[in-house]
Amino acid sequence: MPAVNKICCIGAGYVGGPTCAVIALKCPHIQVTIVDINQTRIDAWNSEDYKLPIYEPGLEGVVREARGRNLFFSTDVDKGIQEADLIFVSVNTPTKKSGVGAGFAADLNYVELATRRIAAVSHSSKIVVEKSTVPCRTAESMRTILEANSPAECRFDILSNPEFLAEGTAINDLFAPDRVLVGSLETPEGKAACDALTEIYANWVPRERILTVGLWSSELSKLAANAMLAQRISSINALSAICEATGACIDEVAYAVGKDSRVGPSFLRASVGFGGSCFQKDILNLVYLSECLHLPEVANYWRQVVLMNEYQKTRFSKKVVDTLFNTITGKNIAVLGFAFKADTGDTRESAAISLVRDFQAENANVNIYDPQVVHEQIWSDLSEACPTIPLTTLQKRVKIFSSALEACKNAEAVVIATEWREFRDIDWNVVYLNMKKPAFVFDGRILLDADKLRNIGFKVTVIGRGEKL
Ligand SMILES: NC(=O)c1ccc[n+]([C@@H]2O[C@H](COP(=O)([O-])OP(=O)(O)OC[C@H]3O[C@@H](n4cnc5c(N)ncnc54)[C@H](O)[C@@H]3O)[C@@H](O)[C@H]2O)c1
Ligand SMILES: O=c1ccn([C@@H]2O[C@H](COP(=O)(O)OP(=O)(O)O[C@H]3O[C@H](CO)[C@@H](O)[C@H](O)[C@H]3O)[C@@H](O)[C@H]2O)c(=O)[nH]1
Repeated sequence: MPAVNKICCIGAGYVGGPTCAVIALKCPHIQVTIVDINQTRIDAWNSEDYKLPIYEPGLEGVVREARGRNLFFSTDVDKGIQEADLIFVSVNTPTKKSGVGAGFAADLNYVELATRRIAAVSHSSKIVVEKSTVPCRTAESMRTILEANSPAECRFDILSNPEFLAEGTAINDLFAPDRVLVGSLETPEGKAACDALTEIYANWVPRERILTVGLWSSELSKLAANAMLAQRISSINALSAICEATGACIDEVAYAVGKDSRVGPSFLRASVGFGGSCFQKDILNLVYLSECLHLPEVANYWRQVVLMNEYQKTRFSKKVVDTLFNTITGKNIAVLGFAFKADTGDTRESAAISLVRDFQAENANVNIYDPQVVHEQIWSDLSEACPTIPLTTLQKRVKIFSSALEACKNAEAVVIATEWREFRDIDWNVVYLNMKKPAFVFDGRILLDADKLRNIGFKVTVIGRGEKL
């Protein structure tokens, strides 16, 4: 297999953009072109003032160094495909909204369209790499489509190379990954393709961290990794409910449990519920796969992780209502944070959306502040979450502010929905002075110094801690 000189990445989203920008940075000898059908997104990647389409610490520096040198963004998908020796398919794979498997199965339409495009326009052989998270054996469907639709002189070798970056830490994760996983067929051609991709990563990733496995194991490992991470959060969140009922403290329990080296301390932070575009989608995908394989007990096991997450979100919003004397109708609730986690502007499946939807069902007024999420995104998320409320009504009941202090003014309660550090550092004395009394704080992220707030006069409820009103 000759060395790879030109890479094309189909999909300039949260994964394709940062991943291939880092490949370009670390491999100046390779030309990397990231293509997308979304003109607005590509324009943003190319913008002169580096107003990139996604917020990710460190990303701008990477793009500044590589763009125009060996990193290019374009909507010319066909040209990108034709020129490349290796193509990453990094398109979205959302949960299906209708048809067979609706609500569970991954919608593979974008993967299929991208694959068909590769087959339709290619004039030479290529390595095609599944970067998107896909159900087990998707590579086989891709190979069938490519072989059935391309000229005889073109050969396609399919690899699976799932991405494990987390939003907010994507650049660090890409610079120093725990592991890079490459799945290939056991054939000589499959192994040669695997070697070619390994050589690219070996430009900056230590070889012992580049794991090579079979295609199907690689595809399944991605779903398994996310399912097991989410399972830890649901486990700790289930325990947080017991803590609240007994007076135990979930951060102490997590600390004690995590000190066992067999368990480890990561991903044991109780919260108002996990969000993000991946965990729920990928577990539902695993549930669907298990059902299709006639493994209902396995499906139910994983489904419970998502159900526990739903329970945690509902339990939290109910706690707000219960604590505010069983009604929040007409009351002002400040929601601090709208992103699904700190250090990202991404709101997909954010717990904040569920909270605001629940508060709307109780006819409360909601004041939202998030340092990164753009206002149009908030309106679009809330319109989708509250389909029975017209946008004009929603905009009377929900206000978006440009600072936490403003959002908290005249509020009866403040809810911490995202763990942005700046919420810890705001002047809580000023917040208290400007709020209605009694002034309530609900910390859904175990972020604030609860004792300090209580000394100021707040009534504080922290997820996973027994009541100390
Ligand atoms: N977001 C994450 O943190 C993350 C991490 C690991 C893996 N993943 C997986 O990576 C994949 C991509 O996720 P994402 O968050 O980057 O999605 P995204 O929605 O941000 O980006 C996908 C992009 O693909 C483009 N696209 C779709 N079809 C296309 C086509 N035929 N031709 C050209 N462009 C096309 C879309 O316009 C979009 O810009 C998903 O399978 C996801 O599960 C995501
Ligand atoms: O102890 C924890 C850790 C995380 N979370 C929440 O879990 C969600 C997901 O967080 P995180 O995993 O850090 O972010 P993602 O960007 O969704 O990354 C996950 O999903 C990606 C997409 O598949 C994978 O590549 C990553 O490895 C995997 O961590 C967020 O709402 C977090 O607030 C908790 O509530 N408690």
